[in-house]
Amino acid sequence: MSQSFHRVPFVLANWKINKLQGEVKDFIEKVNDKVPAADVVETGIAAQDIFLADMIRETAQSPVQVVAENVHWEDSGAFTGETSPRALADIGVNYVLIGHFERRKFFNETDSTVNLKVTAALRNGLKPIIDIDEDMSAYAQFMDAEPAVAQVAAALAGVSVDQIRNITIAYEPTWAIGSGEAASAEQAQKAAHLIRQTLAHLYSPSISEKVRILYGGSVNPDNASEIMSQPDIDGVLVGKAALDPDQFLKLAQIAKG
Ligand SMILES: O=C[C@H](O)COP(=O)(O)O
Repeated sequence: MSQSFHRVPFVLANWKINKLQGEVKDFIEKVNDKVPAADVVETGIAAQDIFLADMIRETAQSPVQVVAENVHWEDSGAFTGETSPRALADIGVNYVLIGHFERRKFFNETDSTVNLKVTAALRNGLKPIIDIDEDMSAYAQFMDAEPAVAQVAAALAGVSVDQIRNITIAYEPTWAIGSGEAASAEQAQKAAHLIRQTLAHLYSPSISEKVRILYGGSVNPDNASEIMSQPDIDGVLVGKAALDPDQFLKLAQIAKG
């Protein structure tokens, strides 16, 4: 992680649809007092919508951020089954994951809907964590960089210089998600560097240095240290390993350095 620009590292759990109410409560009780201060390492948990309001209450005295896994692009209206960005902000959610690979694969999300969601989140004061995936893995394996650049640019269309500071990008190679095989630190750095170069091109080099870039895909306490020590990687987005509170706390400690 770069020391020059003070990007606070971010350790973000993504529970997907894996926990029940009692398990959520137990996990939060275990980690609440043990995570680092937010100005040292930011920690967050992305969870199903039905748990978010309780989690906000249960983490009120803790630095742990409660994160939504998805959001709709309209603030209100007739969109049965969707979650309004306005409602998320109203209950105290700060961050929202947008464009996760599983959303794109199973729920037909496209670069265009990802962009609509990013702008809706920003409009409501939410901070998007944008997933960039498939094409980046191609680049990490030394193929064509153009699709990756296009995916980043599409997600950020219409996002202003002032708004970009509220964006986090998460690079997740599809083959690494849930496979037990993480990208090498070198591959992850190469992709993160490409994302930062793209941000420099879209905005400016100095702005690109202020945006956090996470790596996700089979991260665990054994591989996190090398991945997080890469100059363009500012944290991790963790599925399976972060279902366990001890592993989550270990990852937060690793990020602290
Ligand atoms: O959002 C998290 C990613 O999908 C990574 O999941 P994983 O750590 O289980 O590979």
